[in-house]
Amino acid sequence: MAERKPLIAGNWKLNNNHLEAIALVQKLAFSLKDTDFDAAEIAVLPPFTNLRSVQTLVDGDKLRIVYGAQDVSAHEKGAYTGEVSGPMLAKLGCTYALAGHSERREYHREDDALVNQKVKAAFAADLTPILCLGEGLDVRKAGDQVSHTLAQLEGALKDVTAEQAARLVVAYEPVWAIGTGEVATPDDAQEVCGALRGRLGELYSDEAAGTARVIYGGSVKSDNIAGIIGQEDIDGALVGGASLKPDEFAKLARLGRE
Ligand SMILES: O=C[C@H](O)COP(=O)(O)O
Repeated sequence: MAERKPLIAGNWKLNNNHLEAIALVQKLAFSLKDTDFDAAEIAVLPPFTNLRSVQTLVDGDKLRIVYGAQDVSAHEKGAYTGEVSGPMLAKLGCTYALAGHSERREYHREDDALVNQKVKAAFAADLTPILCLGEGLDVRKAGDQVSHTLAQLEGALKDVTAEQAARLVVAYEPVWAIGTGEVATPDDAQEVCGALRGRLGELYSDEAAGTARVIYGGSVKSDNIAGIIGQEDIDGALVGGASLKPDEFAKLARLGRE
């Protein structure tokens, strides 16, 4: 089995202007001072308007965190008002771009076909997409969470190559767990994350499935991350609310080991 470095990614969502972003990253850098950066990769995903400020801070202070965007356009350039392209994000030093977050799917009607275009646009710009998927409460209650998320995975990976799949991050985020305080049990999270990795193996190769990272998101906090990250097929967390609190996010970055 390949060694996979855990990823702890903080999705700030629609929070913080660029001045607040600078303050938050500075506080986070302080909170992270005793952190083993070899144990986990630590990423922040601020709003687009903050990326240049975060880049300046990360480069200037040689911070050992990486950053990315919460979305990426399916288009590279042209008459697409309001869009931000993969090459623009790459030029700002982004490592990651989310694709298909459930809030984009719900409030902006993004479907698997569009998410697929965004995943490919991210790869084309040498960004690593964090492909978000997960079931709503009705699907969970019906017991269809595995088939639902596998269908989302296949739809989002159409025409994605094995080489690209090996670099992918898949974030399993059950919608009912996002922002609710109702974290999935480690077993429930592992059930879906294991199935996702298994399907990557079927679609591509054991090698690709062994290097792709599958992470969990939904009400992750420092007091529940250890159980989640202890699962065989879970390689980290996509964190929302807790990523806005520097001390708490730093504890998460240490994988709750203190
Ligand atoms: O992208 C992050 C997720 O939506 C999780 O958000 P949360 O940690 O606030 O539940």
